[in-house]
Amino acid sequence: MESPLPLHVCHVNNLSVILNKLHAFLHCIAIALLIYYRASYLLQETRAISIIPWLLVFASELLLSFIWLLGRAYLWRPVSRTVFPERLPEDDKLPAIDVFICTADPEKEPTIGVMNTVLSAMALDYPVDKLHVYLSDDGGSPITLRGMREAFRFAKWWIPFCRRYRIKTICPQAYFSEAESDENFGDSEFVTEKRKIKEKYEMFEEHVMKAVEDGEYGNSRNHSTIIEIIQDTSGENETIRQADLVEMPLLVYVSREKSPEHLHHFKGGALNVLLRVSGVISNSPYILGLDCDMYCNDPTSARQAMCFHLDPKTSSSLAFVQFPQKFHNFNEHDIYDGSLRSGYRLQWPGMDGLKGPFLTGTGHYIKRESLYGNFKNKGIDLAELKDTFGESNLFIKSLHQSYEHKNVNGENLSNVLQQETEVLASCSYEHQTKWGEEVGFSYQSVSEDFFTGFILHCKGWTSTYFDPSRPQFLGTSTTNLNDVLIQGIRWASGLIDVSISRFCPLLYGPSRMSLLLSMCYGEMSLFPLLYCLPLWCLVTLPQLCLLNGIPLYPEVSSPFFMVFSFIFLSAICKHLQEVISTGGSVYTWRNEQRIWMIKSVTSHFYGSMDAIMKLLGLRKASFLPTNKVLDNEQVKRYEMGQFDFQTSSVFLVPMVSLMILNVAALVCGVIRMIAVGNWDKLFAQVLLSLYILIINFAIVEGMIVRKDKGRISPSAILLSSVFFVTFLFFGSIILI
Ligand SMILES: O=c1ccn([C@@H]2O[C@H](COP(=O)(O)OP(=O)(O)O[C@H]3O[C@H](CO)[C@@H](O)[C@H](O)[C@H]3O)[C@@H](O)[C@H]2O)c(=O)[nH]1
Ligand SMILES: [Mn+2]
Repeated sequence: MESPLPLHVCHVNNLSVILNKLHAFLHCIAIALLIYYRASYLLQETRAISIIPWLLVFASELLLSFIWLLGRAYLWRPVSRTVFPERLPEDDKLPAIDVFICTADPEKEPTIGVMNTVLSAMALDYPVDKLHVYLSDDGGSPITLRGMREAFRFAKWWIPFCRRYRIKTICPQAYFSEAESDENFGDSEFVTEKRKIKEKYEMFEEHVMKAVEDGEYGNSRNHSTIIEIIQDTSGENETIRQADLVEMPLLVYVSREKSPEHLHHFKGGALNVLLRVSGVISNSPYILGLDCDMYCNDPTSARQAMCFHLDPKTSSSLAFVQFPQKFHNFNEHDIYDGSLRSGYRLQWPGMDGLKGPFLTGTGHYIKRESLYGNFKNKGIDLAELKDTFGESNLFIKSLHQSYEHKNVNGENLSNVLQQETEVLASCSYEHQTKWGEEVGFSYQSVSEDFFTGFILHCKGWTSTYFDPSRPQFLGTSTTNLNDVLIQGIRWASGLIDVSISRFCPLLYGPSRMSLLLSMCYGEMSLFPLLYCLPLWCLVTLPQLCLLNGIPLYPEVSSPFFMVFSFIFLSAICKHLQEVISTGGSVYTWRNEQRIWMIKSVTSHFYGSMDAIMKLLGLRKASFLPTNKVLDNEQVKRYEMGQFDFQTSSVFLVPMVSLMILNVAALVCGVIRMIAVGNWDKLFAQVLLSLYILIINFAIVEGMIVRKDKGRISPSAILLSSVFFVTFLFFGSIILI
């Protein structure tokens, strides 16, 4: 029998594979020479200079080389993919999908935005009876519940409109703010209907605003469970056409019980409640995970994902299909690297060529079964199942995919089901079960997505990355320094949580997955720490030594100077080549270098410390949701590509003190070179300071030139100067 046409194909980019390997080979040789130079110096019997800064710089070089080496795994076999959704089986043979959307705070996550995400998910191009949308509200806010009811009412207009006219931008807010580009635009019936839907949308927006004004935010730390299947109780049945009285996807509001005495495990906890509650209601075999600000920007993602999930060759081991996280609100300057370019253009495609990319908390279609651990291998002993999954018989029944929800009568949950879902969403349900450990999303790390994906790969599951040209999902990116750095702390802390636990990917991974894949996981989990330590050394010690006239690098006439220069230039050029080949410019490259340095000395440093303190029991885990409300003045500065330094001194002082130190070192170094004449010994250090200053010129500008609100405040500069002097004084005594 002829085999059916494939649902997807995979392309390997051979040219870039060859280039990457060649570059890695040359760079490795240079690193080996560097190590030889440093080691042979250490073995010399007479050394002219203080050994401590020298050793620290050498250690930094080793750490940087190590993390660089781990990162080569991403470049081993990058791939891209094409799908053929038209070859999918008929609609009635498609599997059902549950959409999970999480929200936590109606103040930071505006309700109208969350509801737009809900509406966009409801409008996905998928059979309505196979689409179920769940919203988890960790804020426990009546405003959100009211917003859901309003959204449902508007969806009755929106969904038929999107389906009839094959609207691509299925998020109403985005659709109505787009320039007119509809293919149907010439059609006068369409124009009338669009106008009408727009009016309805404006009314919906007004109602939501009113709900926000009148309503209470609710108490996110202490409230009982509310689970409601949303339906239109207004009795309003007016539609444009009779034929539009269509079926609607199921829409469910879930606010799990919270109490201050219980741990809630943030987003991971919310997702596990959704897994259980949806398990007894719709129990779809696939789940689309979305953050509340990440709307569906195109109706086709579900079918695209099914091209992988339904492929008989790969389906049995495939846990999730990951789409990139893209954002609607960063501009061409992208000064904070909000687009996460290197992640979604290099790392994810790179891992896709191995056994699949990391799990990102949003924009993935995941197989429900993969989150239930290996219960199938454990047999069907009820007591054992209850130890793992908790007491609910109904939920245990739902583990078997044949389970169907017979308990939803019409649009209401039956009493039995209502009670059961409340038990499943209660604070105490997970006590003495394996939720958060062996089953569901993991609680080990605040980057629950990264760790859950890692464990799935350890268990032999695979994943796929798909990055179609039209973004399938669009979120709100952080567009001011303060939000960027706070988010950076959480990510760093979550990643370091993993690397300093017994699950450290470099130790736990290799026996469970390929070495290359463990290297990727190792790189990702360690990079905040392995960059922040060497960066802190390299932006302080060579400068301190320069101020004291002590050389740390080979003199210009030495052949080893070439080795150092080669490594420096090779790293920079490789980065530049990657940026250009993924559509960026020299500015993108500069911005990425700059934000990498800034984050390394601030958020990645604090995040790493936070993780270490959590491990020692000195701090509790926390998850500060990022702010999705945009401040007009800040947006303006962002649009102009200007840094916004309105942030805490905790972030400003390290950045500013380092700038002062580097300016001082540069000036003093140049004077010393001219006056003393030993220029070739200190040349490398002078160049290093110069490079740091050029890349971070925006900080110097913020200190001296700018007068607007986004500049660096004089008090932060004063505090930094005190820091600088203290460092210089004690540093010179201790280290030199
Ligand atoms: O206690 C909480 C905290 C957060 N969230 C939700 O989690 C999502 C992500 O939070 P956000 O503040 O937007 O964090 P980001 O840093 O933007 O999120 C990235 O990083 C997270 C891990 O730190 C992942 O879970 C996300 O998917 C990924 O987009 C949002 O929808 C929140 O509403 C909850 O449901 N409960
Ligand atoms: Mn977010």
